[in-house]
Amino acid sequence: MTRTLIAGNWKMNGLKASLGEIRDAAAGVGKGKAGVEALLCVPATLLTVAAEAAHGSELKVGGETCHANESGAHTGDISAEMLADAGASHVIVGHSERRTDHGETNEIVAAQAAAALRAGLTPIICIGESLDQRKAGETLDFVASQIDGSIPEGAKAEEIVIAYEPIWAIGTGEVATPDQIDEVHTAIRTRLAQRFGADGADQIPLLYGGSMKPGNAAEILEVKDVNGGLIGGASLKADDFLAIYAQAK
Ligand SMILES: O=C[C@H](O)COP(=O)(O)O
Repeated sequence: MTRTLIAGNWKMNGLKASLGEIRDAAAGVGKGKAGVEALLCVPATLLTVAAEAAHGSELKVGGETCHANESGAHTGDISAEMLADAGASHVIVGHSERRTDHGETNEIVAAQAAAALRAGLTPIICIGESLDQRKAGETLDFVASQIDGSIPEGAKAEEIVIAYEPIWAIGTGEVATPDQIDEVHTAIRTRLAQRFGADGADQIPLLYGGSMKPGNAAEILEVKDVNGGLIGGASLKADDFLAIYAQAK
Protein backbone atom coordinates (compact mmCIF):
# COMPACT_ATOMS: atom_id res chain seq x y z
CA MET A 1 0.00 0.00 0.00
CA THR A 2 1.31 3.45 -0.89
CA ARG A 3 2.44 5.62 1.98
CA THR A 4 1.21 9.20 2.24
CA LEU A 5 3.79 11.88 2.93
CA ILE A 6 3.23 15.56 3.63
CA ALA A 7 6.66 17.13 3.26
CA GLY A 8 7.74 20.73 3.66
CA ASN A 9 10.70 22.29 1.91
CA TRP A 10 11.91 25.41 3.66
CA LYS A 11 14.42 26.16 0.86
CA MET A 12 16.77 29.04 1.86
CA ASN A 13 14.50 30.25 4.64
CA GLY A 14 14.62 29.95 8.38
CA LEU A 15 16.75 31.06 11.31
CA LYS A 16 16.94 29.76 14.84
CA ALA A 17 14.11 32.19 15.56
CA SER A 18 11.91 29.99 13.33
CA LEU A 19 12.25 26.94 15.55
CA GLY A 20 8.90 27.70 17.17
CA GLU A 21 7.26 26.75 13.87
CA ILE A 22 8.98 23.37 14.00
CA ARG A 23 7.96 22.85 17.61
CA ASP A 24 4.37 23.77 16.74
CA ALA A 25 4.37 21.46 13.71
CA ALA A 26 5.80 18.65 15.85
CA ALA A 27 3.10 19.16 18.45
CA GLY A 28 0.36 19.00 15.81
CA VAL A 29 1.25 15.88 13.82
CA GLY A 30 0.41 12.27 14.48
CA LYS A 31 -2.90 12.63 16.20
CA GLY A 32 -5.23 10.09 14.66
CA LYS A 33 -3.29 10.14 11.44
CA ALA A 34 -1.92 6.64 11.11
CA GLY A 35 -0.45 6.16 7.65
CA VAL A 36 0.31 9.82 7.00
CA GLU A 37 3.93 10.85 7.51
CA ALA A 38 4.93 14.45 8.17
CA LEU A 39 8.36 15.81 7.28
CA LEU A 40 10.04 19.20 7.23
CA CYS A 41 13.16 19.56 5.10
CA VAL A 42 15.14 22.50 6.42
CA PRO A 43 18.42 24.27 5.69
CA ALA A 44 21.44 22.32 6.92
CA THR A 45 22.16 25.04 9.49
CA LEU A 46 18.90 24.19 11.25
CA LEU A 47 18.89 20.44 10.91
CA THR A 48 20.34 19.50 14.30
CA VAL A 49 18.18 21.92 16.24
CA ALA A 50 15.13 21.01 14.16
CA ALA A 51 15.71 17.33 14.95
CA GLU A 52 15.93 18.22 18.62
CA ALA A 53 12.74 20.28 18.40
CA ALA A 54 10.93 17.37 16.73
CA HIS A 55 12.36 14.73 19.05
CA GLY A 56 9.70 12.54 20.62
CA SER A 57 7.09 13.59 18.05
CA GLU A 58 6.05 11.99 14.77
CA LEU A 59 7.48 14.88 12.77
CA LYS A 60 10.54 13.89 10.75
CA VAL A 61 13.19 16.26 9.52
CA GLY A 62 15.21 16.14 6.32
CA GLY A 63 17.84 17.83 4.21
CA GLU A 64 17.37 19.74 0.97
CA THR A 65 20.23 18.24 -1.04
CA CYS A 66 23.41 16.24 -0.52
CA HIS A 67 26.72 15.55 -2.19
CA ALA A 68 27.23 12.16 -3.80
CA ASN A 69 30.41 11.44 -1.84
CA GLU A 70 30.59 10.40 1.79
CA SER A 71 33.32 12.91 2.67
CA GLY A 72 36.23 14.75 1.06
CA ALA A 73 37.47 18.00 -0.40
CA HIS A 74 34.14 19.55 -1.43
CA THR A 75 34.03 22.93 0.26
CA GLY A 76 30.56 23.96 1.30
CA ASP A 77 28.94 20.66 0.43
CA ILE A 78 27.19 18.31 2.82
CA SER A 79 27.12 14.54 2.57
CA ALA A 80 24.14 12.30 3.13
CA GLU A 81 26.00 10.79 6.07
CA MET A 82 26.26 14.26 7.65
CA LEU A 83 22.51 14.78 7.20
CA ALA A 84 21.79 11.42 8.82
CA ASP A 85 24.19 12.27 11.64
CA ALA A 86 22.29 15.53 12.20
CA GLY A 87 19.00 13.67 12.54
CA ALA A 88 17.58 13.61 9.00
CA SER A 89 15.44 10.75 7.77
CA HIS A 90 14.95 12.07 4.22
CA VAL A 91 16.69 14.30 1.72
CA ILE A 92 15.32 16.12 -1.31
CA VAL A 93 17.40 15.59 -4.44
CA GLY A 94 17.03 17.05 -7.91
CA HIS A 95 14.78 19.95 -6.97
CA SER A 96 14.38 22.13 -10.06
CA GLU A 97 16.03 25.02 -8.19
CA ARG A 98 19.13 22.81 -7.70
CA ARG A 99 18.98 21.62 -11.30
CA THR A 100 18.82 25.25 -12.50
CA ASP A 101 21.03 27.05 -9.98
CA HIS A 102 23.70 24.36 -9.69
CA GLY A 103 23.52 22.57 -13.02
CA GLU A 104 22.50 19.29 -11.43
CA THR A 105 21.84 16.73 -14.15
CA ASN A 106 19.89 13.49 -13.92
CA GLU A 107 23.22 11.68 -13.52
CA ILE A 108 24.19 13.86 -10.56
CA VAL A 109 20.75 13.50 -9.03
CA ALA A 110 20.93 9.71 -9.34
CA ALA A 111 24.33 9.76 -7.59
CA GLN A 112 22.90 11.94 -4.82
CA ALA A 113 19.94 9.60 -4.41
CA ALA A 114 22.33 6.64 -4.26
CA ALA A 115 24.29 8.50 -1.57
CA ALA A 116 21.09 9.03 0.39
CA LEU A 117 20.32 5.32 0.26
CA ARG A 118 23.90 4.51 1.28
CA ALA A 119 23.43 6.71 4.37
CA GLY A 120 20.06 5.19 5.23
CA LEU A 121 18.05 8.24 4.13
CA THR A 122 14.96 8.23 1.93
CA PRO A 123 15.60 10.31 -1.19
CA ILE A 124 12.75 12.47 -2.45
CA ILE A 125 13.61 12.63 -6.13
CA CYS A 126 12.15 15.71 -7.83
CA ILE A 127 11.10 15.91 -11.46
CA GLY A 128 9.00 18.34 -13.46
CA GLU A 129 8.77 20.25 -16.69
CA SER A 130 9.24 23.92 -17.54
CA LEU A 131 6.47 26.05 -19.00
CA ASP A 132 8.13 25.92 -22.43
CA GLN A 133 8.21 22.13 -22.31
CA ARG A 134 4.55 22.01 -21.32
CA LYS A 135 3.57 24.38 -24.12
CA ALA A 136 5.54 22.28 -26.57
CA GLY A 137 3.69 19.13 -25.49
CA GLU A 138 6.88 17.56 -24.14
CA THR A 139 5.83 17.11 -20.52
CA LEU A 140 5.29 13.35 -20.40
CA ASP A 141 8.41 12.49 -22.41
CA PHE A 142 10.54 14.85 -20.34
CA VAL A 143 9.27 13.57 -17.02
CA ALA A 144 9.79 9.97 -18.19
CA SER A 145 13.40 10.79 -19.08
CA GLN A 146 13.93 12.35 -15.66
CA ILE A 147 12.54 9.25 -13.97
CA ASP A 148 14.76 6.97 -16.01
CA GLY A 149 17.85 9.08 -15.38
CA SER A 150 17.40 10.20 -11.78
CA ILE A 151 16.56 6.96 -9.98
CA PRO A 152 19.80 5.16 -9.17
CA GLU A 153 20.53 1.63 -10.30
CA GLY A 154 19.65 -0.89 -7.64
CA ALA A 155 17.21 1.36 -5.77
CA LYS A 156 14.27 -0.55 -4.36
CA ALA A 157 10.75 0.79 -4.75
CA GLU A 158 10.11 0.92 -1.02
CA GLU A 159 13.17 3.11 -0.48
CA ILE A 160 12.31 6.10 -2.64
CA VAL A 161 9.81 8.91 -3.03
CA ILE A 162 9.11 10.85 -6.24
CA ALA A 163 7.94 14.47 -6.25
CA TYR A 164 6.37 15.91 -9.39
CA GLU A 165 6.80 19.66 -9.40
CA PRO A 166 5.92 21.52 -12.58
CA ILE A 167 8.45 24.35 -12.57
CA TRP A 168 5.85 26.87 -13.72
CA ALA A 169 3.78 26.18 -10.58
CA ILE A 170 6.58 26.60 -8.04
CA GLY A 171 6.26 29.73 -5.95
CA THR A 172 4.06 31.35 -8.59
CA GLY A 173 0.65 30.83 -7.07
CA GLU A 174 -0.25 29.00 -10.26
CA VAL A 175 -1.35 25.46 -9.46
CA ALA A 176 -1.57 22.62 -11.92
CA THR A 177 -5.18 21.56 -12.39
CA PRO A 178 -6.34 18.20 -11.03
CA ASP A 179 -6.54 16.94 -14.63
CA GLN A 180 -2.98 18.04 -15.37
CA ILE A 181 -1.72 16.44 -12.16
CA ASP A 182 -3.70 13.28 -12.85
CA GLU A 183 -2.27 12.96 -16.35
CA VAL A 184 1.34 13.30 -15.21
CA HIS A 185 1.05 11.21 -12.05
CA THR A 186 -0.62 8.41 -13.99
CA ALA A 187 2.21 8.54 -16.53
CA ILE A 188 4.81 8.51 -13.74
CA ARG A 189 3.21 5.46 -12.11
CA THR A 190 3.12 3.69 -15.47
CA ARG A 191 6.78 4.46 -16.10
CA LEU A 192 7.75 3.29 -12.62
CA ALA A 193 5.81 0.06 -13.21
CA GLN A 194 8.01 -0.67 -16.22
CA ARG A 195 11.01 -0.64 -13.91
CA PHE A 196 9.69 -1.88 -10.58
CA GLY A 197 6.61 -3.87 -11.64
CA ALA A 198 3.08 -2.79 -10.82
CA ASP A 199 3.34 -3.82 -7.17
CA GLY A 200 6.64 -1.99 -6.76
CA ALA A 201 5.38 1.15 -8.46
CA ASP A 202 2.37 1.16 -6.15
CA GLN A 203 4.68 1.36 -3.13
CA ILE A 204 6.34 4.60 -4.27
CA PRO A 205 4.71 7.74 -2.89
CA LEU A 206 4.15 10.30 -5.65
CA LEU A 207 4.06 13.81 -4.21
CA TYR A 208 2.76 16.89 -5.97
CA GLY A 209 4.54 20.19 -5.43
CA GLY A 210 3.81 23.69 -6.69
CA SER A 211 1.85 26.38 -4.83
CA MET A 212 0.09 23.84 -2.62
CA LYS A 213 -1.76 25.60 0.19
CA PRO A 214 -4.42 24.81 2.79
CA GLY A 215 -7.08 26.08 0.38
CA ASN A 216 -6.20 23.81 -2.55
CA ALA A 217 -4.68 20.80 -0.78
CA ALA A 218 -7.85 18.74 -0.49
CA GLU A 219 -8.54 18.93 -4.22
CA ILE A 220 -4.95 18.00 -5.09
CA LEU A 221 -4.71 15.20 -2.55
CA GLU A 222 -7.90 13.68 -3.98
CA VAL A 223 -6.24 13.05 -7.35
CA LYS A 224 -5.86 9.30 -7.85
CA ASP A 225 -2.10 8.88 -7.97
CA VAL A 226 -1.21 11.69 -5.57
CA ASN A 227 0.20 10.36 -2.30
CA GLY A 228 1.09 13.62 -0.62
CA GLY A 229 2.71 16.96 -1.22
CA LEU A 230 6.05 18.73 -1.30
CA ILE A 231 5.21 22.15 0.02
CA GLY A 232 7.41 25.21 -0.14
CA GLY A 233 6.05 28.56 1.04
CA ALA A 234 3.10 27.14 2.95
CA SER A 235 5.38 24.89 5.02
CA LEU A 236 7.08 27.85 6.69
CA LYS A 237 4.17 28.41 9.03
CA ALA A 238 3.15 25.51 11.24
CA ASP A 239 -0.53 26.47 11.01
CA ASP A 240 -0.51 26.22 7.21
CA PHE A 241 1.59 23.06 7.18
CA LEU A 242 -0.72 21.41 9.72
CA ALA A 243 -3.82 22.55 7.84
CA ILE A 244 -2.51 20.72 4.75
CA TYR A 245 -1.47 17.69 6.81
CA ALA A 246 -4.95 17.54 8.32
CA GLN A 247 -6.42 17.06 4.84
CA ALA A 248 -4.22 14.09 3.96
CA LYS A 249 -5.52 10.52 4.26
O1 LIG B 1 9.66 22.01 -2.96
C1 LIG B 1 8.64 22.68 -2.98
C2 LIG B 1 8.19 23.27 -4.21
O2 LIG B 1 9.21 23.90 -4.91
C3 LIG B 1 6.92 24.08 -4.10
O3 LIG B 1 7.16 25.36 -3.61
P1 LIG B 1 5.88 26.34 -3.37
O4 LIG B 1 4.93 25.54 -2.54
O5 LIG B 1 6.42 27.51 -2.65
O6 LIG B 1 5.33 26.62 -4.70
